[in-house]
Amino acid sequence: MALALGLGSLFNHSDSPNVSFSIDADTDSIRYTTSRAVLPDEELCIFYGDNLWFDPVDMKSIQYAIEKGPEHGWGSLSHLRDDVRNPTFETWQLVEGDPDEIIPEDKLPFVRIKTTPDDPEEEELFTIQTVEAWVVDVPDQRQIATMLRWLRTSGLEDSSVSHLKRIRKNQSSNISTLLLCLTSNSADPPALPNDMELPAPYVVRVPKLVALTQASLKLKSSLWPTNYAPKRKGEFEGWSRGKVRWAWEAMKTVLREATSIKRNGEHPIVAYVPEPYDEAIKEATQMQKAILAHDTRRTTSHPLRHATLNAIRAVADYRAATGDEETVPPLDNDSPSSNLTGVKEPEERRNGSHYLLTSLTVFLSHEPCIMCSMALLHSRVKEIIYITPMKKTGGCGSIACIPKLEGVNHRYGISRWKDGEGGISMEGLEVDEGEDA
Ligand SMILES: C[S@@+](CC[C@H](N)C(=O)[O-])C[C@H]1O[C@@H](n2cnc3c(N)ncnc32)[C@H](O)[C@@H]1O
Repeated sequence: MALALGLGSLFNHSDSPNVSFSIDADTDSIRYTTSRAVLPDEELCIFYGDNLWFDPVDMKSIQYAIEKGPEHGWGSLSHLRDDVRNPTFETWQLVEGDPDEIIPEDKLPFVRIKTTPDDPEEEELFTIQTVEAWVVDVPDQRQIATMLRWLRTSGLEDSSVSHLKRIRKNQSSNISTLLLCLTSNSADPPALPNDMELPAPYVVRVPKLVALTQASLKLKSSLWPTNYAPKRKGEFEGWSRGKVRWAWEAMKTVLREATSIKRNGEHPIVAYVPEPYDEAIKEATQMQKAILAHDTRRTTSHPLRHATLNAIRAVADYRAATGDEETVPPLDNDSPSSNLTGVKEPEERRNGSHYLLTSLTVFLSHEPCIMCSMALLHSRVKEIIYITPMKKTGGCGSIACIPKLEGVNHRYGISRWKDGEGGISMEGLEVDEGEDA
């Protein structure tokens, strides 16, 4: 163990230090450097590490995730790697000013990744996706109402054709054609009511998806009359300046923690769940503590101790400890976090998994791997923001995009921090290319 003597022993600890230090092996000394502008009368503090032996006076209420690495910091300066720089942050123009002002999308410090499945708008008739459907010609207009009534009780109606109109009118012959069902729902021609004199059903190709633009509506309706559902404008929720500042502070915590654990030889991979920015969400989620977790695979020799899983586990522990057994409904039904099926989930309500991260934002040093991306989905996270994309292993946009998969019953927002914005950069966060976070 090494102890700092002399002036070095005068520094108190802060979790947002203004002095960083490194060991100079040549002169056998510790070099202290201010890491940002210091105001007159401002106390100079260093970061001791996260295994403190006293109750710090300026520490925010951050709860550290369960398993910590070996002790590091003040009491064990001998562990410190002197090649790891403490991150420094200048002031940032973007976060100065009216906290309620909404920041234009292109000025935000992160890029949002769309998680609704791609639904390419076909411009050419031959690229329209089609499926086969059973239809029947109804020669007499008076039979239509009866047939529509019959359809309702026939068991043929289901949501697979809800993007299509039921009837196609043939202008020249005055014969209407009624859509019965997709051939995927009934391989054989559906049986029609006995008392109606109708020809045999036959198969036509109909559009597989709703029309998202006028151009597509025209093309699709030439096959079969299709419904029109223009894309919602302003798909993404607006971010205020105050919220951007909150995100910046969260990312600074992520980087400081990454630096701190890297000194111990751990992967610099961090997951952080700060207290929510909005008071209403704070109250609804009952998160009165921030949760900070990091990767502990090396120190625990446990391959599943990824930062995200550690954070989720810490949230579960926190909820269990605070006796929070109430379910938390999603606050924003229009956000990507909403349950897409709109159906209550009794099973999840019982095991509580759906509300672990409901309405919460998770800040990550790295794009999570597929396992962690799935765990985030299962925990109903509202959104994640990460700094470093993981080209070979990332499950949120790189090798896969888990919340974008067809059939998942929850989607969460994904944003990638623009490298360097507000001093938050990938520098120092490097891990092996094939490593999963
Ligand atoms: C090396 S001394 C730091 C200087 C010491 N405060 C002094 O005046 O000499 C380390 C001790 O300072 C106290 N200390 C340092 N940072 C603190 C903080 N943020 N909150 C409360 N106590 C702190 C703890 O008692 C710790 O054991």
